[in-house]
Amino acid sequence: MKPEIETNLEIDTKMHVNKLFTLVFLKKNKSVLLGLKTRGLGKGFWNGFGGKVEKNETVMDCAKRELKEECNLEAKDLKQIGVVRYDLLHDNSSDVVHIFTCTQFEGVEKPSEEMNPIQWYKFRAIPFTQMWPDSPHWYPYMLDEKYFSARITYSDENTIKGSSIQVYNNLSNVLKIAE
Ligand SMILES: Nc1nc2c([nH]c(=O)n2[C@H]2C[C@H](O)[C@@H](COP(=O)(O)OP(=O)(O)OP(=O)(O)O)O2)c(=O)[nH]1
Repeated sequence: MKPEIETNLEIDTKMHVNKLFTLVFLKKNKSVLLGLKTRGLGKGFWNGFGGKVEKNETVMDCAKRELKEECNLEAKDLKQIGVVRYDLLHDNSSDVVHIFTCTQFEGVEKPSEEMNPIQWYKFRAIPFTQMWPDSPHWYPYMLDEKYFSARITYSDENTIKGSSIQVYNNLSNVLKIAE
């Protein structure tokens, strides 16, 4: 199964994948835990928890580590659900973000230097106006636990030039976009 959900990508760039990132979404009672980023990339936006994959670290290890660092929780059932590839025309580079969901976790949630405050948001009340502009394109699949890949082209830091999203019935096809 490979239905194309949304395509509006004007250019098919073959840009070098620059950096690998992770992003984790904890779920409870039809709500998702988000944090307000206090610094760096995405400062002032609500987001899941994650960061750069370090040398000699798997994306899964990175997802666990960043979750613990940023909200003090330990993931028990991380599920890799999607990949978002960002083609950044203004930077002539691509970032790839591996998306995880998690429903079992341990510890006491706590804000961190990088994510403060943190807050549970109902699925129907996600604060999209205070998030990366591409979030509404793919959050519905992540919230619905659908395997997906998304390719988003930005022409500058705030402007989406095109997007393409596909859903799958397993993970292996999802990962091809990250190659
Ligand atoms: N690179 C990139 N990351 C994005 C985008 N949208 C988005 O949600 N993210 C996520 C992925 C990561 O979880 C996070 C960026 O990672 P980061 O810069 O905070 O990485 P880090 O924690 O390792 O950084 P540091 O501040 O500790 O040095 O934002 C995007 O357009 N580009």
